[in-house]
Amino acid sequence: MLRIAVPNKGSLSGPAAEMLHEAGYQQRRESKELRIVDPVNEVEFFYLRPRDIAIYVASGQLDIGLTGRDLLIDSGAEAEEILPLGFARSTFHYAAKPGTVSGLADLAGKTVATSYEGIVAAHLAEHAIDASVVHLDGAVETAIQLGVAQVIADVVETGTSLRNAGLEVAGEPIMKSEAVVIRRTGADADDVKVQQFLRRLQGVLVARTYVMMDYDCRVEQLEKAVALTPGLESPTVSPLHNEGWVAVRAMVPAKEAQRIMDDLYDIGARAILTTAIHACRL
Ligand SMILES: Nc1ncnc2c1ncn2[C@@H]1O[C@H](COP(=O)(O)OP(=O)(O)OP(=O)(O)O)[C@@H](O)[C@H]1O
Ligand SMILES: O=P(O)(O)OC[C@H]1O[C@H](OP(=O)(O)OP(=O)(O)O)[C@H](O)[C@@H]1O
Ligand SMILES: [Mg+2]
Repeated sequence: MLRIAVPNKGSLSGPAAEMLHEAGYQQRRESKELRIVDPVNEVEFFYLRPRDIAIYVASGQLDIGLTGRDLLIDSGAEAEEILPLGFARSTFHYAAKPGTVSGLADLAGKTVATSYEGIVAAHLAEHAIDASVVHLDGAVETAIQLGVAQVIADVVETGTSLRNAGLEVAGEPIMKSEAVVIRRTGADADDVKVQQFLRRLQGVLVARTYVMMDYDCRVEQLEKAVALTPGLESPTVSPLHNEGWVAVRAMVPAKEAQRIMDDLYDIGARAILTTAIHACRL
C-alpha cells in the first residue's frame, strides 16, 4: 500500500485534498481524521502538519508527500521534489519599513524575524551577511512594529499582509514556491505505484490547464487552422459528409481558448466548440 503525507492545515490543505479527490482518491470526511485508508486505490493517507511532511518522507516511513517547496527547503530534510502542483504559489521575500533596507547589504547587524529560519540562515550565509535571525511561528509582519526585529522574511502572495503592516519588500526575492510532490532523496524512481500516483496527478494538472476544441473548416483552410490548434502531439482531422469540409479536434490551453476561437472564426472555421476535460492520461 502506498503511504502518502497530506497537509492537514493551512493554505496547502484544502487545494491538496481537492486535487487528490479529482485524481480519484478517497479523502477524509472531517478535519480531525489523521489517517485514512483508500482500499480501492491501495493508498493510505496521513494528514500531517505541512512543516513535518518532509521530515516524515525523509525518514522513509512514508513514500510520498505533498508540501510546499519552501517548507521542503526550510526543513533541510533528505527529500526531493518530483512534481510541481501549481497551487499555493508564493514568493519568499525580506521586508522592512519603507526606506530602511534597499539591498541585501543593509541587513548586516539587523535582526530578521521569520518562520523559515532554515531558508533565511542559509541565504544570509550564502551572501556572507552577519545578521541575527529570530524564529516566530506566524504573523511575523507584526514583529517590526513590536520591536522584535527590524526586518522580516516571509511568504508573500498578494502583498496585502505587508501593506496592512506598513511594510514593503526589500531586495530581490529569495525563492519562489508552490505545492510540490516530494519523496525521499534517492528513493526508487521506477516504483510502479508511485509512477501511477504521479500520472493521476499529472492528469488532473492537464485537465485543469487544457480544454478540448472541436470545429469544422474547409480543406483549403486546414493548414492555417491546424497552426492555431496544433494540439499536444497532432490534431485529429476527420472527413465531413459535406465534401470539401473536415472536422478538427485538438487540446488547447484553457487560457487561450477564447482568442483561438476568434482566430479560427476569422479564417472561416465554424461550429467551434470547447469542452472541459475531466481526466486524462497523456
Ligand atoms: N497567502 C498565501 N498564498 C499562497 N501560499 C501560501 C500563503 N501562505 C502560505 N502559503 C504557502 O503555504 C505553505 C505553508 O503552509 P502552512 O500551513 O505552514 O502555513 P499557512 O498556510 O500560512 O498556515 P498557518 O500559518 O495558518 O498554519 C508554504 O508552502 C507557503 O508558501
Ligand atoms: O501576500 P498575502 O496575500 O497577504 O499572503 C501572505 C501572508 O499569508 C501567510 O500568512 P497566514 O495568513 O497564513 O498567517 P501566518 O503569518 O500566521 O502564517 C504568510 O505568512 C503571509 O503573512
Ligand atoms: Mg501562515
